[in-house]
Amino acid sequence: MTEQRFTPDAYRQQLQEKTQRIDTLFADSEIPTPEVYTSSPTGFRMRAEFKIWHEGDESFYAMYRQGEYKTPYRIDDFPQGHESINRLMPALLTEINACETIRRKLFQVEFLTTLSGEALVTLIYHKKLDDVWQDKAEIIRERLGVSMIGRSRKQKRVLGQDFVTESLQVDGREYRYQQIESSFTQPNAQVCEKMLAWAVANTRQCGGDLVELYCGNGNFTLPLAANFERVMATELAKSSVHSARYNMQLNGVNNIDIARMSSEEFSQALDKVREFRRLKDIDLDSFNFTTIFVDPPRAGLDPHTTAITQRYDTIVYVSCNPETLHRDLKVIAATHQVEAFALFDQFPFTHHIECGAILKRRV
Ligand SMILES: C[S@@+](CC[C@H](N)C(=O)[O-])C[C@H]1O[C@@H](n2cnc3c(N)ncnc32)[C@H](O)[C@@H]1O
Repeated sequence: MTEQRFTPDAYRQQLQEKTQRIDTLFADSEIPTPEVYTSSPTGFRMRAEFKIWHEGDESFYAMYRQGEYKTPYRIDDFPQGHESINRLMPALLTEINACETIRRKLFQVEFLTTLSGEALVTLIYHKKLDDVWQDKAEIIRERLGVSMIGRSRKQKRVLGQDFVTESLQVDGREYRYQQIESSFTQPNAQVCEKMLAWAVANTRQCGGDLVELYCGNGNFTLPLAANFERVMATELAKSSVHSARYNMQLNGVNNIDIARMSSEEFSQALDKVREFRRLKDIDLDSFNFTTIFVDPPRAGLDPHTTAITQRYDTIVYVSCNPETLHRDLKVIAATHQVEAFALFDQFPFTHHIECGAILKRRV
């Protein structure tokens, strides 16, 4: 991979191709012209994951091309990665190649970094990690100034912390987020800031209370809470719920209730189909929900959750999969119209793009 590919011209061209694809996909839908939020052409990824390939006495970073899982190709630099990743890559590789205890049976390395300069490195092995490994790893982690995790089957050794704390600027305020290793976080922090600002700007006049599904670590929840009296947020992954609660405290935001539930379970709770002990301290009837915010995984919304969204005056739908967004908007269009549509280039130089839609109930 060379710097050549990541020029501003190449960036503009790949983005143009994506916006054209979105125009074509949504040609049969009533959507306004999308606002397009760009990324930097290099240094945009806060996370990266590489295989470690061993050849004789030398080990190097490698990746597989899609569909070719036998022979990986060597990676010497990673222009997409944040500067911390690019600084750490050669330094860590030198350490790996210099120490057989660290190198042997190492098959994957993951980097998680922040705009604020923190880094967490995860080393994944096909061997049991012992105290000798830990002593060697501790020396390396101190030299590199990072936290480090060693993983193997049923084993996790944490040197330092198993999270980083990211700082994002939204609407003139700084929000700090715990981001746990192996939990979901948005990969492109600068584009994430643009998504957060867009969601905040488009819900400023909503009033009342917000219900949010798929809240992750509270990424959108925290800045959106400033626009509402109260927020009810739900998320399936335990570690993300834990971080979302931690992040509320870290940022002094206290008008949010968070419950660990799937969107399917939360629908049942709203309809009083089932009672949930996880909601025993939360009175759902006391909320005055005007607005729903959803940011589902690639599969999009299940039919019942889609129907739930249609109960509210404003729907904010953020999606990492235009195909499922297109499918779900077809259904929601019966009751709501798209007032704003945005493209966020979270994943430059891949065919992926993040979309956001603001829908208002038809009058
Ligand atoms: C695209 S991420 C968005 C997270 C968050 N909004 C953010 O910006 O970081 C989708 C989230 O949905 C969660 N999730 C996946 N399936 C779910 C389900 N059936 N019900 C609730 N949450 C789910 C995942 O754990 C993940 O945190």
